[in-house]
Amino acid sequence: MYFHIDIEKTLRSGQREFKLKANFTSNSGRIVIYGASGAGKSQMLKAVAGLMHPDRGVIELAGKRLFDSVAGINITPQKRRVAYLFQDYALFPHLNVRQNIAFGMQGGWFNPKPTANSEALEYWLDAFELRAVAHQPPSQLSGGQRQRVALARALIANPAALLLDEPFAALDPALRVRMRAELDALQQRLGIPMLLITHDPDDANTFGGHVLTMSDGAIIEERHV
Ligand SMILES: Nc1ncnc2c1ncn2[C@@H]1O[C@H](COP(=O)(O)OP(=O)(O)OP(=O)(O)O)[C@@H](O)[C@H]1O
Repeated sequence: MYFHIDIEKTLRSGQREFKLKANFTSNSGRIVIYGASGAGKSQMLKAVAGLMHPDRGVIELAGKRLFDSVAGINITPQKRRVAYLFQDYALFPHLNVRQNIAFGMQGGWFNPKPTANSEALEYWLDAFELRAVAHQPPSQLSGGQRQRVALARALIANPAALLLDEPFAALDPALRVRMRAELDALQQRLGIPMLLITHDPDDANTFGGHVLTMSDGAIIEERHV
């Protein structure tokens, strides 16, 4: 079993209350959570990453309990070994491609050297065809290159799962089609479980796998594409 999630969380802001009450189990290596804006997708992803603590429930990944409110288990985000790819990729603007990717390998506060190198770093530079732009900062990259740098930075840490928040939203339509295919191939090659959230039905239909539809904080439909 890759994922088992059964969580509840109430978010309050003034008079407004949002209840997340989500429950699913999946054996699929690729899971898509699809739903309109405000459905609760990001909160769900944050709970898996350890960035949001549910009020109640259980989160299990590949047989490992990451969160269990009854047993008092709450593994820190750093120890969960899940990589989070943010919607805007969150690259460091003052670091070049090489440094941005190297950042994924190390803890601590110091920036990697502009000439950082390691076997893993060289591997990802080649795998994502980023060697030619390795010395450039994110501002001098195309949208697809930026996404590949973010993916390389996430994957170099050898995560147990990859969480993707609207990974294609910032791309133009042609590039979106290409990057969907690249992610598809990457998932097949690495076999790493991916959990992707989107409000685009095309993402759900093309990336496929186990597609869960979310509405108003709950999973209301499941299908396999
Ligand atoms: N800190 C908070 N306090 C109160 N309500 C919150 C908080 N964070 C999020 N919410 C509410 O929770 C609901 C779900 O938000 P979430 O970001 O998970 O939606 P989403 O499905 O990811 O939407 P989008 O596709 O627009 O990113 C929204 O109604 C939002 O207003």
